[in-house]
Amino acid sequence: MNPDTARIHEEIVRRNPAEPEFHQAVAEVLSSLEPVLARRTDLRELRLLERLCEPERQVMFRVGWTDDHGIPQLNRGYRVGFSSALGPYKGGLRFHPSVTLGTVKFLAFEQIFKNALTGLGLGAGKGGADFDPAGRSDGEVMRFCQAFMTELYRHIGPHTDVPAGDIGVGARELGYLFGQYKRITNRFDAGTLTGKALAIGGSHVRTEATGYGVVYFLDAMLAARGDNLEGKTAVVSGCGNVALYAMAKLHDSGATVFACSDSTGTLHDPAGVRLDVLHELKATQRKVDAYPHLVPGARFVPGIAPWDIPCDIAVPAATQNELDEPAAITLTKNGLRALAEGANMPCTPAAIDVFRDAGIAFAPGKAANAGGVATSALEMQQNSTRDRWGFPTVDQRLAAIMRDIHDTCLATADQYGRPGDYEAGANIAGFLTVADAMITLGVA
Ligand SMILES: NC(=O)C1=CN([C@@H]2O[C@H](COP(=O)(O)OP(=O)(O)OC[C@H]3O[C@@H](n4cnc5c(N)ncnc54)[C@H](O)[C@@H]3O)[C@@H](O)[C@H]2O)C=CC1
Ligand SMILES: O=C(O)CCC(=O)C(=O)O
Repeated sequence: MNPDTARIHEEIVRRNPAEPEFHQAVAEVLSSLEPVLARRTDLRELRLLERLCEPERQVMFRVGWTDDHGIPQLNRGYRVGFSSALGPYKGGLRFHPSVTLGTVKFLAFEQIFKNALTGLGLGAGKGGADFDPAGRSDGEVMRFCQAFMTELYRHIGPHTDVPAGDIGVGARELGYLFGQYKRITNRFDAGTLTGKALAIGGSHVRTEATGYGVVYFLDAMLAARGDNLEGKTAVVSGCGNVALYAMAKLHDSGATVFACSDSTGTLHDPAGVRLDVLHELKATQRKVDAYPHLVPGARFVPGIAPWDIPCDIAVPAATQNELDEPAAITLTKNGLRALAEGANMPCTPAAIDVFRDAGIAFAPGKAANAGGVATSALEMQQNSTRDRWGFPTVDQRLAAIMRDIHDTCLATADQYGRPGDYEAGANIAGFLTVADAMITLGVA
């Protein structure tokens, strides 16, 4: 970082203590914006970066609920509205015991640039709670969601803030959340939440969108290098929403996925991971470690990530900072050609440096995983016109949006003297869109 951006970063660290993930996300963006700031002195005069790095609003609230044994439970809920320069706050809710204000802030900050890249008029927000859904009954999850929405409802709405899912929050949780929202407000405002089940105003392809979108982006990135996915070997981390549908689309594109993981370890299937078995395990609430009982030749190794397994393509799709410098060095030595971040900020800054130095095609999450939020915007469009588009229509729009994001990142990186650097391209293109909107709206 140059002295000017380093000063801004120091001030952000001082004002937001004990939020290392937020500091990391801001540092990454600030360093890539230096070529822009050198050209656009007006942005410095308006203190635009400082304004952009300060959330417009942050809500923290108590969530009290009762478990199946009648024991009162207590959690903390969050919703951060980071920027509404382009539209209503938009971004998911994460239910995981690790969630803190700093986690939610880093995710909402990343969402600013991602949502701008979609070109679909979306502001940026994120939320969640330190609730652990693991081992909880359906009734407990429902009561937790109802208690969470009993406070959240007053802060959201189709023109204000539109939450969706993230880790630990899928169509089931969104259904319970929307049910409580509808009960309290007396309004069937379907556009208040996205990622809903089809029966209550969800969109085709939203479930698959993030994972599919990652692979559409990978495809475009490889095509820009005269390459494609056919016959490639791949390794994916995670085994949730993003990972499962990234694996499915990799498979449809002619690649073979040899490994995936969950928070307890890595599954390696030398014959190629079988998605039907993974879906069966998920449906019966069994974990990935049961896979080798169903598929001979596969093995599950507890406690390790999948990055030691040689592959052409890697897709980290579990959580932040899951792929560090030693893992990046191993992947590179083993012949990695391209990596697309399915998760938000899964690679540490040192890992990204390794990929950049080795000339590996690297797609940052805020570009590669934007297909989820883009399809949420398509869900909002369908909700506001009370329409339902078919699966192929939404899928084609998603593919076109991902190609556009790819081309924008590549062209912007080139324009600012960083050819082939998708991270710089994504940060600069997203930033300029939001900065110009902030200036148009007037300093506030
Ligand atoms: N669901 C969506 O539409 C989008 C999700 N993302 C990001 O993708 C990532 C995965 O999200 P989802 O698939 O939706 O969640 P999910 O809850 O469906 O799956 C999460 C997966 O990651 C694993 N995991 C979670 N915490 C972990 C940890 N600390 N260490 C190792 N593994 C861990 C879990 O075992 C699970 O397999 C997150 O970073 C999320 O922010 C990004 C864009 C959109
Ligand atoms: O669909 C959405 O609104 C949010 C998706 C999300 O949370 C993300 O892009 O990280």
